[in-house]
Amino acid sequence: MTSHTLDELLADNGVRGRYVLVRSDLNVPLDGATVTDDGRVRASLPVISKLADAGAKVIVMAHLGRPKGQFDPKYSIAPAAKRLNELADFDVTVASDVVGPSAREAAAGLADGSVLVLENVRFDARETSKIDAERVELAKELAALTGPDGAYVNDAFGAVHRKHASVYDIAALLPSYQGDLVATEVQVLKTLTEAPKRPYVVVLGGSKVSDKLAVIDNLIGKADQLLIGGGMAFTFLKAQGHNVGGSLLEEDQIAVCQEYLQRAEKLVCDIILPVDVVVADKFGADAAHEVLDADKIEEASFGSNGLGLDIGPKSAEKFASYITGANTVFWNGPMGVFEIPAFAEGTRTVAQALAGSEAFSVVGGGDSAAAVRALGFSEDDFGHISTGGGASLEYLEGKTLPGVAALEG
Ligand SMILES: Nc1ncnc2c1ncn2[C@@H]1O[C@H](COP(=O)(O)OP(=O)(O)O)[C@@H](O)[C@H]1O
Ligand SMILES: O=C(OP(=O)(O)O)[C@H](O)COP(=O)(O)O
Repeated sequence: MTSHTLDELLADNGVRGRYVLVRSDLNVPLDGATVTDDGRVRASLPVISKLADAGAKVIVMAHLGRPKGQFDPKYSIAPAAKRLNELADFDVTVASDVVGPSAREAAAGLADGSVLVLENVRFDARETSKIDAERVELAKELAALTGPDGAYVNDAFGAVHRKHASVYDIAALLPSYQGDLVATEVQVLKTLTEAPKRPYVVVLGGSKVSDKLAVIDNLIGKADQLLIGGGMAFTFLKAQGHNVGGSLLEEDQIAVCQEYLQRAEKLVCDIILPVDVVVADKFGADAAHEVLDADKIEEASFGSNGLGLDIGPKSAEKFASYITGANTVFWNGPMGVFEIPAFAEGTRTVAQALAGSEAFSVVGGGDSAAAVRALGFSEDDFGHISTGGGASLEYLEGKTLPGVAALEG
C-alpha cells in the first residue's frame, strides 16, 4: 500500500486557509537553551516551508528528549522552535502547552502562511501511553485544533518507529499525508534492504548495545561484512573470551553475541572486531590512555580495569580498508567517545574513509550525524545522512514502522 504524498495534498484542494498539523522531529541536542546541532531543524524546514508558502495555517507537533509526561522546562521545545524561526522566512509562534488554552488560542488566531509550534508533545502523558484509548483521546484533542477541514502530515522520520499519539493515532482521524523527509528516508533505506550493490558493509558502534544487537541478527546473511566498533565491540570481544576490563559490557548479551559469531561463520558474512583499543583509566577528557591489543586490555599500565573508549589505529585502518573496498555502506554509531578529542580518532578515520569512497553511503543516527558534523564533515561527503537512528535500524531489521504504516491504512 502507498501513502498520500505532500504534493497530493498541495494539489488536491490546495491548503490556503486550511489547518495542517505537521509532526516533525525537532529532537535536537541542547547545551542549556542552545541548540548544539540543528540538523533535524534544517531537515524539517522544507515541508513546513512548503505548507506555509502555500498559505496553510501550520501547527507543528514535536517532542524533545524523554520528559516523564509532565511539563519540565529542561525539555521545552522553545529552543528548537527559536532555531526554526531563525532559519525560516515565515512567522513562528510557540504555545506554552500541548492542547491546553495556550495552544487553542494560538491555533484559533493563526494567520494563513504562519506556523505555530506546540509545546513538547511528551509533556502530555497520553502521547506515549501504552493504553490505546488514552493516546486516541490526545489525538482527538490535537485534531480538534484544526477545525473541520484539517489535514495531517507526518514528516518526523526519527520518530516513525514510535506508536505515539502524534505519530500513529492521529493518522486515523484526519486526511493523512507522508512528508517529503519521511518519503526520502524510506526510499533510501529501501535501496539498502532490496538491492544493495556489493560488497555491502555495515559499520555499527555507539553505546545503545542491546538496541542494536537485534539489527545484527537481521543483517547476518545480508551484509558482506559487519564492522563492530564503539561500545558495541566489548560484548563481542568478551564473547570471544577476552577480558575487557571496565569497558561497556552487557553481560546478558554475551551468549547472543556468541551465537551471532557462530552463525556469521556459517553464512558468508564476516563480523570484524577491533584488533586494538584505546584504553583509558577513567571516563573524562583528562584520562590517561594507551593503545593496547584487543586481547590485552587488562595489561594497561594503570591497572586491569581500564575502559576501552575508542578503537585503536590498526582497527581504524582495517575498518577503513573494508569501507574503501565497498560499494554500499551503512554506518550507525560512533567508533568511540568522539565528544572527547583523545577518543575521536577511530570515528574520524571511518568518516574519512567513507567521505573518500565511491560507495553509496548512509549515515544513520542522531549521535552519528552529530559526530560527522562535529568532526568537520558535510552532508555532501556522504550519500545520505539519516535523521533517524532507531527508526533506520528498525527499518533495516525488517520491522513495521507504526508511523509509516498508519499513513498507508
Ligand atoms: N567505547 C565506548 N564506550 C562508551 N561509550 C561510547 C563508546 N563508543 C561510543 N560511545 C558513545 O556512544 C554514544 C552514541 O551512541 P548511540 O546513541 O548508540 O549512537 P546513535 O545516536 O548514532 O545511534 C556517543 O555519545 C559516544 O560517546
Ligand atoms: O532521537 C531520536 O532517535 P535516535 O537517537 O534513535 O535517532 C528520535 O527523536 C526519537 O526519540 P526517542 O528515541 O526518544 O523516541
